[in-house]
Parts: sequence; structure tokens; C-alpha cells
Amino acid sequence: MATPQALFMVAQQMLTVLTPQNASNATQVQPPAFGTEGFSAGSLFVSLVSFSTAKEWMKLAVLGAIFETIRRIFLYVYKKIYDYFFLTVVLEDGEKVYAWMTLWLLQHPAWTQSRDIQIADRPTSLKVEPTPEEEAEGDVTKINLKTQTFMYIPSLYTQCTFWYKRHWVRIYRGAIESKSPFDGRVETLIICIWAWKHNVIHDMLLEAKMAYKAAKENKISIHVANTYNGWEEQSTQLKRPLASIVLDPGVRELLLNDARDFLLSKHWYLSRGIPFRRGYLLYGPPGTGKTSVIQGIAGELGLDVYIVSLSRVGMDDAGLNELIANLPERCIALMEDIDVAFSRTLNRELEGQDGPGKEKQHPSGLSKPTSKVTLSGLLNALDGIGAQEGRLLFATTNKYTSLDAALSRPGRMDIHVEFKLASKYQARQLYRCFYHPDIEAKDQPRGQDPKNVHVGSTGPVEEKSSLLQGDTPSNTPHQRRGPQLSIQQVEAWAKQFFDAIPDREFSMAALQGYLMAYKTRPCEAVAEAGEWVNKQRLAAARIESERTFVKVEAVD
Ligand SMILES: Nc1ncnc2c1ncn2[C@@H]1O[C@H](COP(=O)(O)OP(=O)(O)OP(=O)(O)O)[C@@H](O)[C@H]1O
Repeated sequence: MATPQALFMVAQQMLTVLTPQNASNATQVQPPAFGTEGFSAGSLFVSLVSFSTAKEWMKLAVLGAIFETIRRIFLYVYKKIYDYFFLTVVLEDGEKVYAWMTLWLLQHPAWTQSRDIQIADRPTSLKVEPTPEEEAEGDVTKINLKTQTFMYIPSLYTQCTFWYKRHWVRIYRGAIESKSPFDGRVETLIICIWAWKHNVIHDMLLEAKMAYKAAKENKISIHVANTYNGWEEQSTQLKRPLASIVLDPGVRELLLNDARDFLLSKHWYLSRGIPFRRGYLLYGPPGTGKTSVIQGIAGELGLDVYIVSLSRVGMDDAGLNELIANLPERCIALMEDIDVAFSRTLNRELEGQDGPGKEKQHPSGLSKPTSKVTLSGLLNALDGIGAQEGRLLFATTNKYTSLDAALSRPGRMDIHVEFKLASKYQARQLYRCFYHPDIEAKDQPRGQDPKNVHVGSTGPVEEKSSLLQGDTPSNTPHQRRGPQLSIQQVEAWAKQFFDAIPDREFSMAALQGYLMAYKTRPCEAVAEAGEWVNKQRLAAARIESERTFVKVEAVD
């Protein structure tokens, strides 16, 4: 290495050569020590650019070039060898496979016990509900472990290694710039497997997919729109057994079989040029089971639910179009209370007088639209060119007659089902659901198995038979706290409950609320039902008279 003193000497020599008149004095000049007075940056610069050091520079450059070439050759060979021996897969967050893989990795100790960790939110699909026994025992530690909302994963830009079917695997957590201007960075998983054939990676991804399916087997995911009109998972719910929704005979089966039939008929639709979409309009008073039955069907068919909120602040026609176009192929799109965001009076006026999308006070003065969705915008989103194929659309409303005919016509809403207030039959079934000794373990939610999906296999069946199929002895905390009942006893009380509850006067939600207060007292639930009915009637009459009074005052 050239020290400053040496460089100084070189520079001095050069100066001597260039200025012969000073040659005699030049030898007397002693090089100053580095950092001492007389050693300046200028002299160093001169020595660096001087002619005699050019050779040194050349040597250095050649040396650098050789090193760089060796480095590149080494990298090239390394990459070739690496590519030859290793398979590399890059997965990006947002892809289905990424979700499978992240879930599968959570079951790998090498992944969760990494030394360099990050604490992340546990995917809702991985939360496990404590069993009734655990809940009854109140074993807080066990329950917390299962339901804790966080988990440990390796930090970003770290890797973990493990063996998979005798193949060495390295997984690296990284991030890349997103293609979308809104997202910033997208996390990635880079999987390297020491293997020649692709079937190892295929096996691994298949295993991950199975793990994902198993984790979600008893659950459905609820998705909501994000601010960029994309979808994100809001929560995961346990599947609701369809049999727990008590409707008039045949209604559940009609909806379920039609939806199943639809999902299997893609080819039929396409070959006839019919848009592969199906719409269901469920209408009736609040609390009659419209939303519940949709949840039940989603669980039964293994479909996720995507909630399209028309009344979301800032929602407009373009946003709605984008949202609907972003729906996955097999899913349930749910538009609840379609009349609230969108009634005929409101939107006809909006479109006719103010131009589409302009907000206007509702004529009644009670409500005004919070979104800018117009009727034509909605119709276009439902069956326009960008509308997603293969989706089941369920819309619910309490005001059937206020809907525009264009919205509820076949092709948009193919099946209309009325949900009425509870019949006596429904009241009896609900009572059975609550107190039947064998009810808890039957009709457990099942994951969708495509092989089990068959068209029109079951016609309308008697509710009772479906409620009592596949019974196993129940031993739930509620039933252990309550009296041990025989089936005959429950049936007898169910009959009395049937007699006490008037037909089509109360919603199922109201009856459910009543029975909830008597969870462990089935006998009292029957005995006090008549009194409850009277109280409800009195309360309803009082509310009605108050309403009339307010109306009269308003007229005055
Ligand atoms: N037919 C039914 N069978 C069993 N439970 C029911 C039924 N109808 C309503 N319920 C119960 O009542 C509650 C409300 O039901 P749900 O939300 O499905 O009613 P809805 O008709 O969608 O009401 P809204 O029109 O207000 O949205 C739920 O907890 C549900 O369990």
C-alpha cells in the first residue's frame, strides 16, 4: 500500500523533474509526516494524478477486473449448479397458494421456532374454538393457547430450513415492490428445494392446500370491500348447520339444491350462451332467518361470503363495478337490505331529477343515501360485461314491494323466497332445537366435498327427520346444568309450546330471544310462553299507539 509519505516522495520527484532550476534544493526537502504541517491535500492530489503512479493505477484496475471476472464466473457457476440441483418457487402475498403455504408453514416447528421472530396476527381461519368441555372446565391456559390472536413467524428477510420428504428446503421471507400503486410492498416466500423433479414441490403445495382446507373445514370466511375496491377477509365464522335454521318445510332444500345445481352447471350455461350467474332475493320481516339461511348455505357448499355494501360511504357506480368484477369465481355475494341503500322512489328520483349519483334528501326526510350508487349502476354491475361469472348473489330486503322491477327480474334475481313470521310449526321446531337431548352433536357442519355435490338429489324433506339425523349423545354444559330430559318429554313440551305460540305473529328471532332466557329451564319456557305472548302484544300495542300519536301530532 502506498503511504502518504511515499506518495509525497513520488510527487516531489515529479516536481523536481518538471522544475530543473530547483533540482539542487529539491533533495533537501524532507517529506513531512502525515498529518504534520506542510502535508496538504493539494500535494496528495498531485501525487495521486501524477504520471508515475499511473502504472500503479493500471495494476490496480487490472487486479480489480480479474477479481470481478472471477466473482462473476463463480456466481454464474454457482447459479447454474444451484438451478440444476434446486427448484425455486416464488409466492406473492395475495395469491391463493401463498395463503395455503403460510398456513402450512405454521405447522412446521422450524418455521414457528425461528430465532429471529416477528409477532404476527394469527389468520382468523387458524383460530380454534375451545371445545364445550374445555369451556366448561374453564381451563384458561388451554383456551388461550388455542384462541390467542398472535403467532410467531420468522422476521422479514430471514430464512428457515428443514427437511421435507428427504429433500432439503429453504424458505426465505422477503418483500418486493408491488405492481399496484396502492400497495407499496408485497411480501413473498421464496421456496428452494433440493430436488430434480417438480413433483416434490407439487406434493408440498398439495399438502399445503389440504392443510388450508382442513383448517377451514368448519368455517366460512367473510370478506368485505377495502378502500381500493378489492376484497379482504374480515373474519372467519364457524359454519352454521343449515338444519339449525327452521323454515317452513322445503324452503331450505329448495335454496340449497338450486345453488348446488347451479354450481355444477357451468358447461350447461356456457353452451347455451346464458350468463353463468344466479340471483336469489330473500324478503320478509326482520329476524325471520334470511341472513342465517345464507350463512347455512355458504357452509353447506363450502363457499366464502363477500358482503357488498351498497350504502358504504364513498361507494359509487365505478367502485361497485370494480368490486363485483373482483369477486372470485365460486362465492356468495351478499347484498343485505338492498332496499335501504336502494329503493325505487329514492333512486328513480335521484336519476330522474338530479342526475345519476347526486345525493339528495329522501322525500320522507327520514333517510338519505350515503352512497352514490345508482340503479343503472347496480344493474350494470350485476350483469354487465365485467360482472363475475359463477357467483351466487343473495340479496335480502324487508320491503319487497319497494324494489324496482328491473332489479328483481329473472336473470338478476332468479328465485324469490318469502320469509314469514314464525308459524306454529317453526315454533315447535325451534323448541326442539333448544332442548332436544340429542340435538347438539347432530348436523355438524361438513366441509364441501365436490364428490358429494349432486344435482337435485333431495327433495323437500320433513324438518324433523333432518334435525334428528346422525344423533350422538350430547353432553354439553347447558344440558348438564339443565334437567335430563327424555325425547318424549321434550316432544310433549314442544307440542305445548306449539299451542301457546300464535301463528305468524312473532319473528323467529323474537322466539329465539325468549327461549334464550330459559336455556336450562325448558318446563318454565312452556309454562310462561302464554304470559310472554300477552306481554309482547301489549308492548306492540303501546308502540303502535305512540306511533299514531306522533303521526297525528305531525299532521296538526
Ligand atoms: N328461521 C329461523 N330459524 C332459526 N333461527 C332463526 C330463524 N330466523 C331467525 N333466527 C335467529 O334470529 C336471529 C336473526 O336472524 P337473521 O339475521 O337471519 O334474520 P334476518 O331475516 O336476516 O333479519 P334482517 O332482515 O333484520 O336482516 C339469528 O340469531 C337467528 O339465529
